[in-house]
Amino acid sequence: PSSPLYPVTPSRPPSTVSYVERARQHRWRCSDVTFHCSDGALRQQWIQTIREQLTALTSRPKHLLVYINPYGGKQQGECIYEQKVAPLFACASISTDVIVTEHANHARDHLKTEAELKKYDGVVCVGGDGMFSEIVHGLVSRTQRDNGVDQNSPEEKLVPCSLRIGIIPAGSTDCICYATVGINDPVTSALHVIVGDSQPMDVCSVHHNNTFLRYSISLLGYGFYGDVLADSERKRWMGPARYDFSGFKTFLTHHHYEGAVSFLPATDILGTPRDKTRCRAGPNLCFCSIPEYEVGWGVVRGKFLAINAASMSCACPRSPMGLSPAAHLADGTTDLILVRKCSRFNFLRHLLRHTSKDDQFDMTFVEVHRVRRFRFTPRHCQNDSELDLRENGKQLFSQICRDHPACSCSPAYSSWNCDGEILPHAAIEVGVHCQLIKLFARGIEEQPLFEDLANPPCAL
Ligand SMILES: Nc1ncnc2c1ncn2[C@@H]1O[C@H](COP(=O)(O)OP(=O)(O)OP(=O)(O)O)[C@@H](O)[C@H]1O
Repeated sequence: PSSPLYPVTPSRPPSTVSYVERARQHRWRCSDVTFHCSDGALRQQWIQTIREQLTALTSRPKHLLVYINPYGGKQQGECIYEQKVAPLFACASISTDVIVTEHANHARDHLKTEAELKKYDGVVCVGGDGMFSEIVHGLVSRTQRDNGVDQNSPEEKLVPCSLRIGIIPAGSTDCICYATVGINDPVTSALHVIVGDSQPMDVCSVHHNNTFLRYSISLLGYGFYGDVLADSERKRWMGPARYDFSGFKTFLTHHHYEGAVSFLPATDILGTPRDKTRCRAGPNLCFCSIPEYEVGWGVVRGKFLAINAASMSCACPRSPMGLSPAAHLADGTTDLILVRKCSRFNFLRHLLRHTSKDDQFDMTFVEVHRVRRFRFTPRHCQNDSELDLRENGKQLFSQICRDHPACSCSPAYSSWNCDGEILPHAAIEVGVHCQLIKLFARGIEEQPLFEDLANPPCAL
């Protein structure tokens, strides 16, 4: 307020209360309100009461373990944390132990083995989706080990992680942050940590022949998205432009892959991928249901341009609706999107729909299923011979085809793109683990008509 509540007495310093204020496009900001009070005892009483009220909020973290990737995105991780986040944590009386990573998988391995997790109320990563994936792998693996759960068994029920994860976006794409907060803004994310938000999230486990490969949180893609990633990895020297280049090249090569996809459908109670509703903050369809009855496995065989499993919408600034607009963050399912072999023109129509509001599944060559588990077996991979083929170098021919857009012969295998990492096997088994992790987030909030009335401010 421009005028003080009480006359200012020079011997009585003003008191400032910081609070969260909503700004446009899901952004949160920290604002201050200053009180002046001539009565010292009354002032002290106010301060004490506010402190007590805040301490009583048990959902708010008090001690955090922070990992910073100094090389993520534009290499601004340390600077973003020091300038934008650390002052807010200090203001909210949150103490931190900060580790600046020295190499890839540093955070994952530290969490898996050394980190004294009992000391903390949460883990925060400053970086992009790759860094978040490291934290998830470290935390999930540690939790299973501590509870004696064997990660190599695809049927094993995994134990949920008790610590929440905060993401301070400092990467190149920040898809997970965008999907769980609505924007990739470090201050907004820091404020979600401070107020102690909690957003559960599903995690997919990926196995090959009873061997654990990786966890996936957002997208598993074979065919188009696998080929784009594999090609872009070979062109790291091009910088971020490599994704556009490899995307265009992969589109021109137009390779299809033969195989069988078998899947365990989720029951209708969970909605369908073609619903008009979106996963949003507050009460919605995003809950873990226990299937009332087992539905049988379905099988689809054929030639596919792309096989995608989206465990969240995968919305990002480039694709505001995402790969599966109605996917939920925490309902124990993934949306399996099968794009059958079609003309280049039709595939382009399908890809362009990711950037518009039109139904991207309303095409004869696209089918989509909401599933709890699925398996993929490439046609030429009977009894695991695919690995041997690779190792024997017999894929040289495939590689030559892959690198030449004009070649009309498709290689036998693509690669799985698992949240931006290439998997070493084409034949995989995937299971969704409902609400295995929790984030310091609350999902994307609907923008209310009368913001102030709908969302009262919240003190730091
Ligand atoms: N100190 C480090 N040196 C090299 N690589 C690191 C280091 N710390 C983490 N990494 C690795 O860097 C990779 C990329 O990091 P990160 O996800 O933070 O940024 P990005 O790739 O630019 O963003 P995005 O994943 O959102 O596209 C991660 O897979 C992580 O394992």
